Amino acid sequence: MKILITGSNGLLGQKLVEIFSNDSNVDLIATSRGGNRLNEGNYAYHDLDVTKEEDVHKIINQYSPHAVIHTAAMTNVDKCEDEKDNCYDLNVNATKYIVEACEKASCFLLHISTDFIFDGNNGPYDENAEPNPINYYGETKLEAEKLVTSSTLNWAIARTVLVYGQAQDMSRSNIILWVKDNLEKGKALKLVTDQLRSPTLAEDLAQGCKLIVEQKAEGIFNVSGDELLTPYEMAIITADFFKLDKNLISAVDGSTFQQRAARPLKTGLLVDKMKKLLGYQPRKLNEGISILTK
Ligand SMILES: NC(=O)C1=CN([C@@H]2O[C@H](COP(=O)(O)OP(=O)(O)OC[C@H]3O[C@@H](n4cnc5c(N)ncnc54)[C@H](OP(=O)(O)O)[C@@H]3O)[C@@H](O)[C@H]2O)C=CC1
Ligand SMILES: Cc1cn([C@H]2C[C@H](O)[C@@H](COP(=O)(O)OP(=O)(O)O[C@H]3O[C@@H](C)C(=O)[C@@H](O)[C@H]3O)O2)c(=O)[nH]c1=O
Repeated sequence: MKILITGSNGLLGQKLVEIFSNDSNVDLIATSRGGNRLNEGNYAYHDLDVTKEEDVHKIINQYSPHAVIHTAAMTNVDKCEDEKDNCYDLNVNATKYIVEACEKASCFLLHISTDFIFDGNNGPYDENAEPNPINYYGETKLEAEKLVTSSTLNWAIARTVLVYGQAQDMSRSNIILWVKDNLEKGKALKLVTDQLRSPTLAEDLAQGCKLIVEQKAEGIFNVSGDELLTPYEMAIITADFFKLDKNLISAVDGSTFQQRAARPLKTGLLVDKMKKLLGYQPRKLNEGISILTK
């Protein structure tokens, strides 16, 4: 099976390259903006800026993959509020180009989406929950989903939550690494207790994507961790695991902790469908953290 990945330099992208380049049944084409930040391996790399419509059509036509996994996005939620045009161009327009190129090449599309399409009033959510985004990042990711679901493609959407993990030359950190690095420097941290998430190990998300693509399973799938935790609880678990000073962590809530973009309070995704249909089995946070150090 020939698979093309967008955003292969990213946290999920790098794990997808790792998992598929070790699979002898897969002919992998990794693409991302700029040079390849991963080590060479059993895959081809192509520089592809997905906001360039012509390049998207050229590359997908050239390789005509059986499946495309579209991970590239503007993932800095706060930056999306301040750079709406860039955010729309990358999260919506680029998805349109990917959808249209995949329709021409008749390839299966797995599009990666987020819990931030929900308002967080009554999470955790299953695949049938009503979206209602409360920040611009979430709005663009919902619009991108609609481009996929209204296409003529055989498509799947994998929604995920608060992805954590260690990757090479990362363009952004994630909550577990951020807590670990700051506690190791002796820095005091304030973590909220009024948000609920189902944190997702990047390797588990990649495995879930593999299960969907291998079976060309169609529809919306929640692919996240299956533990509901607050960011405060995640920080405590991280401190305990690495034997760092928990006294540096203080519990706060939305009344004293503000971010540029509004965050949905109670999200988290229910993963029963992935478990039942595709045998998906995510790791608990403690187990997930233990592989970061390898
Ligand atoms: N991280 C999370 O907590 C969550 C992520 N998601 C979704 O998962 C997907 C992957 O997220 P994640 O791996 O964490 O994100 P990252 O930000 O780690 O990776 C995104 C990748 O896309 C690349 N990229 C940016 N602009 C372009 C472009 N114009 N053309 C091609 N590539 C580009 C980035 O390149 P560069 O490295 O050079 O910036 C980066 O490597 C996204 O669709 C995101 O919305 C959903 C829920 C949670
Ligand atoms: C930085 C910081 C975060 N937090 C909490 C609030 C926040 O919701 C949570 C996660 O931190 P961040 O703001 O870095 O992560 P955030 O930008 O909310 O992560 C989001 O990324 C996008 C791509 C997604 O799709 C979402 O699923 C989600 O993972 O941790 C604190 O409590 N204290 C802090 O100092």
